[in-house]
Amino acid sequence: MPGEDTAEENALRAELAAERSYTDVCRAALGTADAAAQDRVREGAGVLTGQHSGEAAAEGVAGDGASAEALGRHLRSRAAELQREPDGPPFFGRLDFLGAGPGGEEAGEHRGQRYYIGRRRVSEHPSAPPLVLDWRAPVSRAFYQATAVHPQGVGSRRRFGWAPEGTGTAADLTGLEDERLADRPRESTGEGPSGAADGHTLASRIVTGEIERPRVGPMRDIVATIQPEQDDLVRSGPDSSMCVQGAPGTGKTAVGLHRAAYLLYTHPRRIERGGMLVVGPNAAFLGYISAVLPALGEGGVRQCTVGDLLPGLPVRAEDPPRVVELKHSARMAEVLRRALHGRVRLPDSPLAVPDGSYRWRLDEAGLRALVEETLAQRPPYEVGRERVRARTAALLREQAERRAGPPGGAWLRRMGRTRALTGFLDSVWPRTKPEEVVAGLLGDAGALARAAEGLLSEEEQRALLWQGRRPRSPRTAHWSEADLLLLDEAAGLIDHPEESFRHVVVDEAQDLSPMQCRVLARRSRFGSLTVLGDLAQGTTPWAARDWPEQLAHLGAPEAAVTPLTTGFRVPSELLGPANRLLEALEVPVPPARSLRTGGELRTVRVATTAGLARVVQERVAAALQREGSVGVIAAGERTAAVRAALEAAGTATGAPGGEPERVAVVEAELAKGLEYDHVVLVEPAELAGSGPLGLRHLYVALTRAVSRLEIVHAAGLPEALRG
Ligand SMILES: Nc1ncnc2c1ncn2[C@@H]1O[C@H](COP(=O)(O)OP(=O)(O)OP(=O)(O)O)[C@@H](O)[C@H]1O
Repeated sequence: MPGEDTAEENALRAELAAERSYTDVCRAALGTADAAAQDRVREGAGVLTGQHSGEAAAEGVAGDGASAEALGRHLRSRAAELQREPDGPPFFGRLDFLGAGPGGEEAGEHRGQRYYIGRRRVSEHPSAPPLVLDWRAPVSRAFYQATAVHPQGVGSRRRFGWAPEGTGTAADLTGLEDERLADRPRESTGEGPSGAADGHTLASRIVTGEIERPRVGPMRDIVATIQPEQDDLVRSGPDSSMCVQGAPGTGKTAVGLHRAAYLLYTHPRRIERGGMLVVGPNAAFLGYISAVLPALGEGGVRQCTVGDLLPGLPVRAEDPPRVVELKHSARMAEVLRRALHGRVRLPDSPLAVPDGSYRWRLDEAGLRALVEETLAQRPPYEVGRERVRARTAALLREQAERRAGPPGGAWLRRMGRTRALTGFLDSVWPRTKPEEVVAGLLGDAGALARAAEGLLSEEEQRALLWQGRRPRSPRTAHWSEADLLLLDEAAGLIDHPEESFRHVVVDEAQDLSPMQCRVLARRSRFGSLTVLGDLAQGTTPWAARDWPEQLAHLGAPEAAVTPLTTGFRVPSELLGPANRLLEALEVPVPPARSLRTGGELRTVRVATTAGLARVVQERVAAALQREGSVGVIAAGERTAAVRAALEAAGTATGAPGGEPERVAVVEAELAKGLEYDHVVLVEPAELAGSGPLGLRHLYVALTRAVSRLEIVHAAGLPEALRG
């Protein structure tokens, strides 16, 4: 009854009412801004088609057709983005800086100010003071970092609770929570917000609620609840590369994506969207994360696998596993380099270059020295060729100078292009293509032996050589998937790739082979990397054993490695088996710990293997009675039977990664990076027994559950899961 409300409740109600009004103001401003953007597009389009300003505009006010077209494209894509941007709460936090008085001096220019913080800036018009600040603006940092010990001039921090399925209208604002940072006794409150003793327990209901919110569909952004150690990583500068070694569920992927959004906002000129690349392990994973950047207002960032960057030749051959491994090894890069540079022939005769009626002569020794010196510099092959051309022309110039004084630049250019000089180049430093280099190696035992001496054993060389499928010409070769890596490497040795990114975020980086790392290193030569991974989750035959070596392959040997150990996914009750298994994996990473409790772990014994699918189906049916997503994880060969049993019982199932179905059946190999509220892990012995990497797959599978993990088995349980 209203009459019985306490003063505190009344005050809260009044605050909520005020914040709802502010929500209305922000939404109105957002509506105006969007309408204005649409208008600009219409006007821009009108200008471009000549509708608005007559003849002159037919040419385009932007000067020429090409830039007018670019302007039009820009305007259209901006408007499309605004339209795409999902409705959502206009803000999630508020900072009240201290005024005059104790602590106020720390607030600096923000003294006495109040700021709302949201996913994007909101203002009535571009030059009006913002109603809401972008979470990436410098002052927003205090929202994530201020603590009672270091309040940074913040008097109080407010967090807002919004209806999860709402669209961010005033009615969707359901709660708020204040933390007073200034008037707490500083000695007694420890580091973390809300008086957490070690920064790893959360007293904020809103933060806890957000972290524990059931997961359905694709990954969400975490802007409202980024933790201080994550924020440090998100906001580190664009110039240096960094590596995050994080236990499962510690937010590596989230950090990487938010960092991408942060860099695009903070350094828009340096890192345009086209200059940002996000690399993930497979299509399912990319589907799962694809909505995060657009939700943060950053559409149009390329998100792909390493394979997507490779030459687009059809794959028509398959290599045995040993050969695949060999082709992924770093040694192949050196073999290819030698093969390529092995094409260079030292000059064995003098060169005569006709110049009108005169002939210049260059002696063999001078030419030889020049080619040898260039080779020793190990330049990209094409660069080397041009260097030899320029230096040969320079020798001609020296002669001309002695004879008739300094010749002009035009003469020098002409001499550099004479048929005689180009013919000389073609004989000592012939042009070549990646296909020619790789085919010349895999199709010729002698050439391979020369390039591989001391690097590959005879037996390895035999394994690499094409047997029976030797093509007539490189163009008709049947390439395997791993050959595409060799082709890309060869292309990179010939010339720097055209495609180049200013920043590359690499997720699950522990799984990349040296040759895959080099694909990324070549494309980020002038940029920096955010490398995310977990050595314990390495499940490829070439998975990294330590970070320094992997970072060297990625071209970022100087990157600092920062660990994240606080998990936001797996509750502590479910971490036991995973951490026991971790010990058996023998990787140099600390065990995960969790910020969350309340997990449920259950083991279900089935009498016979034949009965597994039916029990799984029952467990899934039970899981569906509760909120959230369900992931059934099994060895690849078992998934078909499980899926069939579920479908037979009328349960629709999806493939992993952001599909609309609530139940996904996931092969263990594809489970990496994904998460489900309820995981049914089927016959773990089959995962554990699937080769030397089996235990790693099991580790990944065990760490996918947000709330509940059920282990269904007929065979004996692997050691770590017993007891
Ligand atoms: N600060 C946070 N606030 C709320 N949720 C968070 C936060 N950090 C991470 N999460 C959530 O925790 C879950 C795990 O995060 P994420 O997938 O980024 O971890 P990861 O380290 O990449 O895991 P894995 O190693 O298994 O791939 C996600 O649902 C993510 O949204």
